[in-house]
Amino acid sequence: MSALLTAEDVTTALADVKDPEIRRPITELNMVKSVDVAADGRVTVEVYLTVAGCPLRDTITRDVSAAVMALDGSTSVDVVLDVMSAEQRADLSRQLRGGAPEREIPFVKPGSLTRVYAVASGKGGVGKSSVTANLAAAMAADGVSVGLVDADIYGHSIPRMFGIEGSQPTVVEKMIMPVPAHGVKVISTEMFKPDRDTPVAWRGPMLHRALQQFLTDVYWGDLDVLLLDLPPGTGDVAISLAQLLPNAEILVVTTPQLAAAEVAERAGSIAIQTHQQVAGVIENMSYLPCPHCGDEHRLEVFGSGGGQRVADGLSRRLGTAVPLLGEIALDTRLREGGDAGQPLVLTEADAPGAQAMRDIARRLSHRQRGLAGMSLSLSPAG
Ligand SMILES: Nc1ncnc2c1ncn2[C@@H]1O[C@H](COP(=O)(O)OP(=O)(O)OP(=O)(O)O)[C@@H](O)[C@H]1O
Repeated sequence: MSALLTAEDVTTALADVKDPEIRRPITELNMVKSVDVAADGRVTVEVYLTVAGCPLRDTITRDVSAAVMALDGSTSVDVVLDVMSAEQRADLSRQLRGGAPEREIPFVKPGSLTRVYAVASGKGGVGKSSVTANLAAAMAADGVSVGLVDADIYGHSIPRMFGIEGSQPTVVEKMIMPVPAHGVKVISTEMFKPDRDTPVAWRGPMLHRALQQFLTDVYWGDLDVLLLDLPPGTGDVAISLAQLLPNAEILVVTTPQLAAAEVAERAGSIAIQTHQQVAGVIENMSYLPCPHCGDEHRLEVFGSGGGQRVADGLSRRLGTAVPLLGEIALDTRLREGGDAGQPLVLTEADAPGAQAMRDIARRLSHRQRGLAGMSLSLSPAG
């Protein structure tokens, strides 16, 4: 019965529509400008976009329309888009920061419950970015709130692996909204280059600033897990990261090859200098499941034992047990999925490599976060 539908009913329904980037109800973010319900059930909703040319305007229009059309009594819906004023954006930015001052890293604040993992490798090309992307997608599919920083400044491949190449984040009053993809909030250096083909030639201080900006100026919201894809080797980024996020735990990705393992062990042992913890080692490209007999018969294309060797070596050097978290099979579908923006854990969840990554993702997201670098707010007993 159209006569019964009121503007309040519509506003209540709009409380279920979330801004796709900020992931909070549009009503709470003061994005609903007006609601009008005509006697014949025609509904007009005016919505404020945070910025003109918002890349997700179609998604917002669709979600608002769907919420209104699901109501008894609505006969049609017209979504009219407007853009917030500078003052409204400043209010929103203040609201999102929850009153916290600018330039603060939320993940190092005492009481932060976000587990931070920096994914490192010794050599390039061992699949560090592929593994990071799949771990993030697997966590998100499990309902974990996950953010991903592509800090691989020179070889940023995360946007391609998530199908968001060329996407630009929305910026609201100096606050950067991560780009959502497969349920993961993604920020990459690629998004800040003037054009995609320009190589990034940033040196130490620039890199440090970029990383700092990803941590202070991006609106991450409440994250369970933050993953950072580091460049290969032990470089400026790893050192900067340790300064900015001393509580980040390191994940080392290597291949079974012993030569790669030596380099990976060196990359992991940076944790000794930076007083960070190593959460574990992941061996990628471990084996090729035999095309004839399946996963039981493993062809060891790149040798064997590298991952365990790195885990044992780091355990010795650090004096704490560093586990081998899993062995990921070679799978051409992993590469194809990476090129097509579709992580293997989502498209072929039962493939041996996908299963291994889903297990590792579960293990990492359910772990208690490490205490390294965390203020325990304790004072010594008298
Ligand atoms: N388990 C796997 N099976 C098949 N192909 C894989 C596997 N892991 C990674 N690859 C492929 O290997 C190549 C290198 O992977 P990726 O870019 O993830 O490595 P990386 O260590 O992040 O490299 P870099 O840090 O040098 O950019 C990619 O083409 C990727 O699709």
